[in-house]
Formats: sequence, C-alpha cells, structure tokens
Amino acid sequence: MYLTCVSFEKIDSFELKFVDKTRLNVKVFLGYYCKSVLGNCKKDLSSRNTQFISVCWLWNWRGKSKDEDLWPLLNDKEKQAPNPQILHIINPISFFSITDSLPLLHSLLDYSTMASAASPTSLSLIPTTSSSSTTSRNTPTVRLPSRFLRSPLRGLGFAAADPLLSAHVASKLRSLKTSARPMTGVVSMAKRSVGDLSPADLKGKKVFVRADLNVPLDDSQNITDDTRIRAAVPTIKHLISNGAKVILSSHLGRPKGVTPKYSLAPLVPRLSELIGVEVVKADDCIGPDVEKLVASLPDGGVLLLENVRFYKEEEKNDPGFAEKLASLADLYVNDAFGTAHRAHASTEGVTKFLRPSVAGFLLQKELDYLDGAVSNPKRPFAAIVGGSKVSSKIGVIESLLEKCDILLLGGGMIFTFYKAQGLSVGSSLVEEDKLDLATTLLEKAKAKGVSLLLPTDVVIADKFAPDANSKIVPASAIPDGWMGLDIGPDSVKTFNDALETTKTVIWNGPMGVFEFDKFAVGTEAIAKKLAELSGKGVTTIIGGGDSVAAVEKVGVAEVMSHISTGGGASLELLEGKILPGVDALDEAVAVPV
Ligand SMILES: Nc1ncnc2c1ncn2[C@@H]1O[C@H](COP(=O)(O)OP(=O)(O)O)[C@@H](O)[C@H]1O
Ligand SMILES: O=C(OP(=O)(O)O)[C@H](O)COP(=O)(O)O
Repeated sequence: MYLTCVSFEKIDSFELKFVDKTRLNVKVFLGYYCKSVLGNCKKDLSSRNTQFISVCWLWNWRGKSKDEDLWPLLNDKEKQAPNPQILHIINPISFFSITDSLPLLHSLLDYSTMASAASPTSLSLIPTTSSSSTTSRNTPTVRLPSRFLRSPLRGLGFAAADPLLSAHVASKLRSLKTSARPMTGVVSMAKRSVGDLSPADLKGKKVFVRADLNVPLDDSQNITDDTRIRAAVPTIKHLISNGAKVILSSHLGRPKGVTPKYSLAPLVPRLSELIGVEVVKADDCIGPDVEKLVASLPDGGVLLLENVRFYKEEEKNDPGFAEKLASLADLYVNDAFGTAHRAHASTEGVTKFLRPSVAGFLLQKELDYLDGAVSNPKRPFAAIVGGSKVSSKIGVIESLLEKCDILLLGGGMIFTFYKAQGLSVGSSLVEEDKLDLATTLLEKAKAKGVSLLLPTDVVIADKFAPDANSKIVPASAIPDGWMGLDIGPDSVKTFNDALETTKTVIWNGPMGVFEFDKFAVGTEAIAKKLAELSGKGVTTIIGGGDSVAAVEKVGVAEVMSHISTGGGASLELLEGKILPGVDALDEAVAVPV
C-alpha cells in the first residue's frame, strides 16, 4: 500500500483511488518532510512487495519547477521503479494539522481495511483535478471532503510528534496485519530531542552542542543583551546534570577569518554564571590544543570552542571541517535555532559524522511555538521587517505577501525600495542588485491586495555615529551625503494605526539604528505598540538578536507572546522553508507495529 499526498494547493478535495493489486504490507510514514519521507521510501524501493502509506501532511513543498521538486532526488533506476505510485511523490504539498489529519487517517485506514478484506490493494491519493497514469476507470474511489484540508498550513515542530497518534496508527495497522508479510512500523517524522536520551546515553559522553550565542556586544565588548545565552542554558544544564561533557560551539557575527573582535571570550563569565559551572574557553574550535582540552574535561564540564566562523569552511559546510568538529565528540545536539536556517558545518555538516544527532530544548521550544502561531495565524496577520540584513530578508518578503495581510517595512530595508521607485536615498544602505526585486515586490503586493507600507518620513544623519547631526525629512527628500537611520514620526503613526487591527504580529529587524539613542525612537515606538497589543490579546512574536535586544532595552520583552532567538530562521519558518539545521537531525524513533 502506498499512499501519498499530491499537491493539494489549488484543489479543495481529492480522491482516494485503488490503483493496484498487491499484497498488503503496510508501512506508514507520518511525515513532516516529504524529503525525509522520500528518503525513507527510497530505502524500501529496492525491496519488493513493500508498499507505503505516506501521510506527509505538514510539509508545504513549494517546488516551482521540476528541478526544484523531489524528482531529482530519485536516481534513474528509482525513476523507472516498477512501483508506479512513486510518481505521486513528485510534488507533494500537504496542509494538515495533526487534528485535521486524525479523521483523514482514520478514514484512510478504515477504508483500506475494508478494501483489503475484499481484495488486497494499493492506494494512491490523487488530486481530483489531476489525471494520472495509474487512474483506471474501474478503480474504486472515495472522495474526501474539503473540510479535511486546511490551507495553507504547514508544520515542523515537535508538538506535532504526537506519540498517541503514532500509537493509534500502529494499532490500526496491527489490525490490518496479514500473514503474508510483516508490517514494519509507524514512523513519526518529528525530530529526536535531547530529552529523549536516557541518562545512560549521556553519562560520560562528549556532546557537541551547537548553540547560537551570537549576542550583541558594545565597543567595550560588553554583552548588551544576553537573551541568546540565557536561552541556551536549559539544554546545557540538562546535559551536565546527566554527567555529559559539553563541547559548546557557536558563531559570533560574520567575521572574515580570525578577528579578535568576534572572539567568544567575552561570553565566558556570563555563561559560567548562568550555568553554574566554570566554563573553560578554547582558543580554537579544532586542532590538537582543543583535543587536549576535551580530553581533560570532567563529566559535567563545559568547554566553549572559539568562534566557529573563524574558519571559512564553516559557512561553506566543508565536510572535512565538519568531520574535524565532529571528531571531538560522541554525539550532537543542535540548539541553535537562530542559525538553523544555515546549512553550515556546525549546524548541518556534523550530523553526517555524529549519532545520535538530536534537537536541544530551545530548538524544540521555538519550533513548537512558531509552528503553531505562524502556520495558522489569527488574522489580520502583520509582519514587520527591518534591520540591516537586506539581502537575506528581502527575499522573504515575497513569501510574506502570500501569508500576511499587512506588511510593514523599516530599517535598512526601505532604501532599496525607495531607490527602486526612483527616489534619491543619499548614502543610505542600498542593495543595488535587489532593485528589480523591490519593484516586483511592490507590484505583487498591490496585485495581491496586501497592505505593504513603507515609511513616509525618515530620520536622516550626516554620518553613521551616535553624535551625528540629524533631521526628519519626507522619504522623497533625502539629500545627498545624508543617510536614513530611523523611521520618522508620521511613519510611526501610520504603522501604529495599521497594527491596531491585527491579531498576530511577527517582527524581525529594528526600524532604525536603535543602538544610537538618536535613532532608536522608531524601534522603541513599535516595541511599545506591540507591548500594548499583547495586553489586548494580540499574538506578538519578536525574532532576531537585535530586535529582541531592542524590546529588552525598552523593557517590554516579558509581555510579548514569544521572544524568538531567530530572526531569519523564524521568517524562513514562516515562509515554509526547510530549516537545514533541523532537517539534518535524527527522526524520532518509530513505534513498532
Ligand atoms: N536604516 C538603517 N541603516 C543601517 N543599519 C540599520 C538601519 N536600521 C537598522 N539597522 C541595523 O540593523 C541591525 C539589525 O539588523 P538584523 O540583524 O537584520 O536584525 P535582527 O538581529 O533582529 O535579525 C541593527 O544593528 C541596526 O542598527
Ligand atoms: O543573528 C542571527 O540571525 P538573525 O539576525 O536573523 O536573528 C543568527 O545568529 C544567524 O546569523 P547570520 O545571519 O549571520 O547567519
């Protein structure tokens, strides 16, 4: 039996068709990632007479062309596999939540029970609108009503790894068991967590923990916001209290080679204080000296490796470098949610060399929360995007236009849009190669009826410094030699009015250079507005190192619904993208049938 979901995006119902007569041998994949589902299917393609149920309801796969879909993941032999149902996995998009899936699953399984009693068979899910080579006029069909479909919804998190559901499906499958061949199990595709490891798995083990300790530092190397360090503590404490030796790794900033300014050394005192253990600091992240420090690490000890981005191999996800990192440890825990959208050596590469590779508590918590809140947001849903990582974040806007009702842009992002509209932007931050994209995005927003608001006035400065001369000008009147460093008061008012109607707001990227008091007004005003909305029951999610630092500075972090340690990561999650750092981790263990 092989059952998979095929693009549900533009359809409101689909059919279940019995397409093949084979002996019943059921394998169920409850999947979040079609990629993983396919990976698992591939393992079994070679074995004859294995059929699958693949219920991959949570992954919203947006393959735009054949090259981007799952087809290329199959090798030539697999593409010609005798099992024709494999074709249906080419572009699976599914939108079910666990709750929605239960009745669906029940009906599938009940129906397959009936069908198997009559004639052992194979199932395939085919959209009603599609034509399929495996559809035959005589195939029995069940039409599932559109209420089983919830669109557009996707998931990634651990909350959905409902063991009850896995157990339920397993018991259903037991009732389908035939003597012909045994059934294999129910695989819930959620990720394995550090909490799933037993004390015996951890005692005396060297654990490579990738955290995101990319905290803001001032010119004197003082930590200006320790949110990310605090967020990393529960996993580290759990490991040391179970007698593990923690080898802690992180990046800081975006250094090009070894740069003392980006050393992790300034984090050691705060980290030690929060963990309650004197953290040892290595001057490198690989090599003989590090190996010696690891060898002398006691059970329950913590060794902080130097900034992993001092090696260019980190961002290149160089396998040799990943292997060197991995060679320091016995197992891997990824707790770096803020960096989970990067396929780097310490977030993705190491998983190829370390088993188990599991998620830390922070990663788990972030996915649990964000998945629920942004995959099915209460509306109107607004996103506020600012900050300085224009090239990373401008691309996200296209997807946000699909999800949001209101999109507010601020920070360094806006000048690329102004310039694209023919305005002069002085010496403001501009991504020249994104001008066309900015124009397209403005047109798309209009066509989709999304309220995309750009600031109408800006605070400009004559230099990038806290003591710069400043003035407020309309967005259309930035003189040469001046740069925009904050949004102006009219824009704050317009943004506040727009936010007034919302039920969910996600914010990533400050509205201005809030580190300088003169240019912090716009950011602080938005922070205060979101705090006020939180008090009225609006879901408010703040993501990103600097955005979180900004709300901490204003003293309103506590009242927000969720403070996320990842800005780019939370936006990519919202986009429906696979986060490679999550994807690479071990799947949760199968429930045997
Ligand atoms: N108009 C601007 N010009 C230059 N830098 C800006 C501007 N507005 C905001 N920034 C800077 O953006 C940085 C934060 O950007 P980013 O890293 O994208 O946000 P986050 O860390 O919240 O994800 C801050 O250091 C801030 O000073
Ligand atoms: O600060 C981070 O991301 P964020 O600014 O999107 O929150 C993470 O540490 C990732 O850093 P990167 O965007 O340099 O890969």
